[in-house]
Amino acid sequence: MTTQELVDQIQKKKSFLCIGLDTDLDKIPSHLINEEDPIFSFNKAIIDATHHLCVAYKPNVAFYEAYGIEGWKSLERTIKYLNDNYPEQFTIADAKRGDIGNTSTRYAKAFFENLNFDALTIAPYMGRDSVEPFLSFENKHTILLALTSNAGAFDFQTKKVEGTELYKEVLKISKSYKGADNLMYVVGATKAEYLTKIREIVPTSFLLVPGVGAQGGSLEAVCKYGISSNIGLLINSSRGILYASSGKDFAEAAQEKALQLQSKMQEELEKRNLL
Ligand SMILES: O=c1ccn([C@@H]2O[C@H](COP(=O)(O)O)[C@@H](O)[C@H]2O)c(=O)[nH]1
Repeated sequence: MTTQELVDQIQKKKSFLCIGLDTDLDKIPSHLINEEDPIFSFNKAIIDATHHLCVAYKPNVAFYEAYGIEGWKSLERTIKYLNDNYPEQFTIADAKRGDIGNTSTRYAKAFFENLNFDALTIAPYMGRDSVEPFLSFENKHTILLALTSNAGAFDFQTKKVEGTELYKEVLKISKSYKGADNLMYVVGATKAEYLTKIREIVPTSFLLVPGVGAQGGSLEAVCKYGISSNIGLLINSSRGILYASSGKDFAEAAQEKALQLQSKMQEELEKRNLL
C-alpha cells in the first residue's frame, strides 16, 4: 500500500486507529479455546467487528511465536484473512527486527513477500546497513523504533550523544538512508510531549504511536503535538480493545472500544479541518 492510499483510507474512515492483534490464549474468552485455531477464531471475530472503524491492524509476532508452529500458522491465517477480505487495511508486523544486511534481507522477504505485510517494525541499533535492505521493497514500509513507550526508553534513547539525544539522531540520520521515503517511526503515546521536537525533524513522516489504552497514553496529547498536515499518525491500541470483555460478547465490546477511539479521532480531525 502506498502512503497516499493510507491517507485516503484515514480520510474516508475518519480514523487513524490501528488495532493491535496481541492475542493471548490466557486472555481470550474460554468458549473459543476448543476451536481448531482459537487465536485465528478470536482475530477473525475482532477484525469482522472493527474493520470499519480502523485503518490498520498490527499483530505483534511475539504473541504468535510463543505458541511455536501452531502460533505461526495462526499468524499466517490472520494476515491472509486480512489481505483476502480487507485489502484496504494497512498491515503491520510488529517484530522489531534488524541485523547485518543479508540477514535483514531475509527478514524483509519473510514479512513483505512471504506473509505480505505492508509494514514491519525495525530496531535501528545496528545502523544503516541493517535498515536499508528493508527500504528497497516498493510500497512496503519500515517502521523504525525512535522513542518507545516503555520506561526503559530513558536508558538509551534520550541520552545525549555529542550533544543530541539518541532518538533525534535516529530520526535525523535515517532520513539519509537509501529508500528513506519508505520510513515511518515508532513514538510512544506516553512520550507525547516529545512530539513537537520530533515533528521539527520529521514534519510529515507517519508515526506509529502505541501506548494509548492499557499504557495510559493520551490520544488528545498525541494529536495536539503530533498531528501533521497529512495527519501522519497511526495510533495503536491492543489490550484496551481486544480484552474489553472476556465473555461471548467480546467482539461487540471490542467494537464499542474501537468506536470510542474512532469518534475521538474524528473530533481531532474535524477541529483541525483535516477531513
Ligand atoms: O514503544 C513501543 C513499541 C511497541 N509497542 C507494542 O505496541 C503494543 C501495545 O499494546 P497495548 O496493549 O495497547 O499496550 C504491544 O504490541 C507492544 O509490544 C509498545 O507498546 N511500545
